Amino acid sequence: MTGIELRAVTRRFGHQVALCDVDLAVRAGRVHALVGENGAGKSTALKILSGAEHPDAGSVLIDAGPVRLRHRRDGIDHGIGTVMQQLSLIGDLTLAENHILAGDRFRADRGRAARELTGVAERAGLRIPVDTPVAELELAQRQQGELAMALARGARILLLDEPTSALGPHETEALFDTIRTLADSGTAVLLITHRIDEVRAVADDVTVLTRGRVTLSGAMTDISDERLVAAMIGEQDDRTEPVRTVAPRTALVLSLTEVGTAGSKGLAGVDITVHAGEIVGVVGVGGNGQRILAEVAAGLVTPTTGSVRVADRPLTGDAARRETVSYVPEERDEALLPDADAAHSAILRTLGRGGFRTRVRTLDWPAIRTFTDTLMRRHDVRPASSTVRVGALSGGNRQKLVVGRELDANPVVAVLHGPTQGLDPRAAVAIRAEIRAAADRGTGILLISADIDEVRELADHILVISRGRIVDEFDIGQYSPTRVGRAMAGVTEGAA
Ligand SMILES: Nc1ncnc2c1ncn2[C@@H]1O[C@H](COP(=O)(O)OP(=O)(O)OP(=O)(O)O)[C@@H](O)[C@H]1O
Repeated sequence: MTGIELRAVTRRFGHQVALCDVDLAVRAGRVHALVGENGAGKSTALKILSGAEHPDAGSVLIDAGPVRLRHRRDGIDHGIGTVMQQLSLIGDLTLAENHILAGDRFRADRGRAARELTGVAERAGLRIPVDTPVAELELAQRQQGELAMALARGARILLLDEPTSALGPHETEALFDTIRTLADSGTAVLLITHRIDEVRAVADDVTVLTRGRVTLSGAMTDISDERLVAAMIGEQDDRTEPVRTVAPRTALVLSLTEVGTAGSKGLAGVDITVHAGEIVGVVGVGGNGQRILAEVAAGLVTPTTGSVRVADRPLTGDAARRETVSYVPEERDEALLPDADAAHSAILRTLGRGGFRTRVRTLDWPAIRTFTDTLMRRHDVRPASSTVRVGALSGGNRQKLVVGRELDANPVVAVLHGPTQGLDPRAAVAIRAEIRAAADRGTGILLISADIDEVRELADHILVISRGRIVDEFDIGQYSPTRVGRAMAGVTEGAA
């Protein structure tokens, strides 16, 4: 077989069996979807294929021959390109500079690297700014940058860990076009996703993992949606959707007035109001200012023009933020301490308010441990143990930890950027219910999300962002897909 395979692979972390006797064959010229709930072992499988992790038993084969991938470098030398959930780019450097660093080149020729990367990206239909520091790019742009870098290094095997989780529908479609074209020209593509519609849209083959074991595998043409759903999400309780009622507008809790930020990718003239108990959704094509908007609304970045007020007080600095504003950043790891145990991350907010101090001003660790275990159980973080290292939790479980911590704090305002990205359908439903419940308790929520269905389900009021400006806004009752699509594409009608 041409392509890459896992054969009878088992991988344990302590007592945790992440993969058990897993076979997975990703063939040249085909797109193979790897699906399963949070913590099922998908990222571990991908890391073993890339050389970043090693199996305890079983083997990796490329073009039917066993290979020993000691680290990612070996994988790259075998033509494997990887785009992980946690990106490996250096934030202070541009994509072109990252490309130079990744490529063993002794002479740093920035112009050449930029041209090479732009050329590869354009041929693949990716649009990436190669000369902007990576820290200023949206997650979607960083992912596309990593993909372009992998292609520039000549990858013939592509491993993509949830590349669509931060993308809107149009961007997803464009990425799938790219993936399809690459597969048609002989690339073997492994794609991790939580969305069945995406599996249907792009995959030729599918493998479902359930708690580390393969529970379904085969060609898409042989597998019905029902079988796929059953294998992916098991038994679901079909709770009916609650009837949506738009919250009456009460006290104003967050207001952005004429907010602008520096730089060509900044915000301009942004006015947003969020009332207590209201959910205001912001949708748009990724890279149109969502990240800076979230940072400004959460008080991390001070705008160059205009003002931000929370509960009618100017939002200044860290102190104000901790007391009243919760923030789930697009990149979850910015809100966690990956190298420490879960307790350290669980108390990040509370500590700032002087919580968990004993009378002699030391930290009350028994109380912290109990608090953390309860928080993790409440939000179904697996394993629910305060001593687990955060970096050892799966991506979805880290996401549950951050969102749970931020919503539990009963903030005046919560700024949530992509709160359900990377979550399996069951976990996403649970988090949406928590967002709704937080609003019902009176928190004003600014929900910035690439998932239009999610915004539609939750938001009372919707704003469309394009090139750093709010180009359209309307109450949920006026929602129409055409209107949103047009506004996202830069065609406005009605309010501006
Ligand atoms: N470095 C590690 N140390 C300890 N445990 C780990 C480590 N990496 C993964 N695990 C555990 O292995 C299991 C599988 O994790 P993995 O990240 O592969 O899941 P996943 O299917 O990718 O989940 P998600 O959809 O949430 O990203 C989880 O229980 C996780 O906690």
